[in-house]
Order: sequence, then structure tokens, then C-alpha cells
Amino acid sequence: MTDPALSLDNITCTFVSRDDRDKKYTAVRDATLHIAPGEFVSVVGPTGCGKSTLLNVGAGLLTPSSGQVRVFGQPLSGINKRAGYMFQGEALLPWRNALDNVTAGLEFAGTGKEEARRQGLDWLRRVGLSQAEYKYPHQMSGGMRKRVMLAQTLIRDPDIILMDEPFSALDIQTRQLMENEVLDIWMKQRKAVLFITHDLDEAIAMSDRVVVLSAGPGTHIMGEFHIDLPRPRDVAEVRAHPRFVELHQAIWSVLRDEVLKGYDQQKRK
Ligand SMILES: Nc1ncnc2c1ncn2[C@@H]1O[C@H](COP(=O)(O)OP(=O)(O)OP(=O)(O)O)[C@@H](O)[C@H]1O
Repeated sequence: MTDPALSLDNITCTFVSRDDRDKKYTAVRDATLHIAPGEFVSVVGPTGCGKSTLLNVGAGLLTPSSGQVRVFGQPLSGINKRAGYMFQGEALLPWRNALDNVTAGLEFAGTGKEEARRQGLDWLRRVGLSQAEYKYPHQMSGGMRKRVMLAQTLIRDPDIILMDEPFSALDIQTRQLMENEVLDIWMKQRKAVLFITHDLDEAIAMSDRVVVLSAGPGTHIMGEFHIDLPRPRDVAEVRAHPRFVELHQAIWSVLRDEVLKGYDQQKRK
């Protein structure tokens, strides 16, 4: 049997509480999640439940209080070098143009300038930005900046792609375009993807599997759903598929109560 690309086993993350430094807060308790090579897995859950915490554990940015992380069967220590990470916010360097932002990771890894430029231009083309090589972040729209971030993440050819609500700041049309672009690229390369989102429609439209997290504290996995919709998919069109509607109802019936609990906790904060 092949090893999962990423395995998180019995992960617990306890922090010093942000509200009261004398108290501890267990964000995630005993969560187990395996992602196969080439599998696209989305994690959904109420706000503040611990989605980013799990992703950070997978990226090696956060060491769990207990549990084990393995990458293609090997225990992870330090940063997960086989993973590329696309954050929720803006992560471009404002003083670098689009091309120099895309090639930044290659440069840091020691790739020669000419080769980095060749690959950078190729990635700009693949994300639909062939004309934007010399534009600086402030000269680009939010959607263009996200495309640059996508190219920046994928140019290193990671075996695992970690995405934390990458398109949440975009308008719905741009967002759907980007989602389709990610699916196109993924269909060609079939890397393992861990995709965090608030948006159940987005999770179902993109994924092979949707994992539902409970409200915190002590977040755990409430359910997993295999998404047996045909591919290739268009994220806008697939929403009208009768199976999409069935899956949405099934997942929402598990997620709804957790979202209400999460919302209640936010109001009490
Ligand atoms: N370093 C930290 N110190 C203290 N508490 C933390 C820390 N990191 C996360 N938390 C807490 O753990 C919980 C989970 O946070 P996390 O950011 O993983 O949730 P999330 O599901 O990604 O949230 P959102 O949906 O709002 O993006 C939150 O209550 C948060 O305040």
C-alpha cells in the first residue's frame, strides 16, 4: 500500500489562551486525517474551529502538543519541504514585480537567474498573466495578485499543496475562475491538496473528499464525505448536478449544528 502524502495522526494542539494567559486552550483534539498522493481534500468547519491550526501542523509551521505528522511515510520534523503553502491573505513582496514574486522561491533555493526567469514566465502564462510580468502588486487587481500567489506556490513543484481559504477575499466571479484554474492545473499534475474553506459549495465542487470539523474547543473530525461527482468539473455548472445537491444536504446536516455552535461562541467572546 502506498503511504499517504500527508498523515496527521491523533493531533492535539493546546495553546496558552489568548484571553487569559493563565489558562490553556485546546483548539484541536485527537484529529486524524490522511491525504493520498494526488487526492484533493477540503476541510470545512465553523469559524475559529482549528482549520488553519491543522494546516499549519501539516506545513510543519506548528508542532502539535501530541500526535504524529508523516510526509510520504516519513516523520516530519521542521518545515514540510515537500509542501507549497498558499495563505489566506496577501503574501506578495510589494517591491518585486509579478515575475520576481513568482520566482522568489526558486531564487532562494539557488536556481540560476535565467532558468528561474524561464520557469517564471511559463507559470505566469499558465495562470493567465503573460502580460503582467512587470506589474507590481499595487498595480494588480485582487484576482491577479492571487494568480501570482498561485504561480509562486506551484513553481516549486510541491508534492503537497496546502491552501488556506485562498480565494475568500475575491468576488464570486473571479473566485470561480480561479477555482476552475486550480482544478485544471490539478487535473494535469495530480498533487495532493489540503484545501481549507468556509464555503461548503466550494469544497464540494473542488474535492475528492470533504472533511467536516466540529466547533471548538477540542475540535475533532465529525464526518468525511467522498465526492463522487464526475471530473473534469466546472465549479459553477457542477452545482446544478443532482448529486451535488444531495451531497450538499448530507454534509450540511452534519455541519449546520457546528456552525451554529461556532457562531454562538463568537458572539460570547
Ligand atoms: N498561537 C495561538 N495561541 C493561542 N490560541 C490560538 C493560537 N492559534 C490558534 N489559536 C486559537 O485556536 C482556535 C483555532 O484557530 P484557527 O485559526 O486554527 O481556526 P480556523 O478554523 O482556521 O478559523 P477561521 O475559520 O476564522 O479562519 C481559535 O480559537 C484560535 O483563537
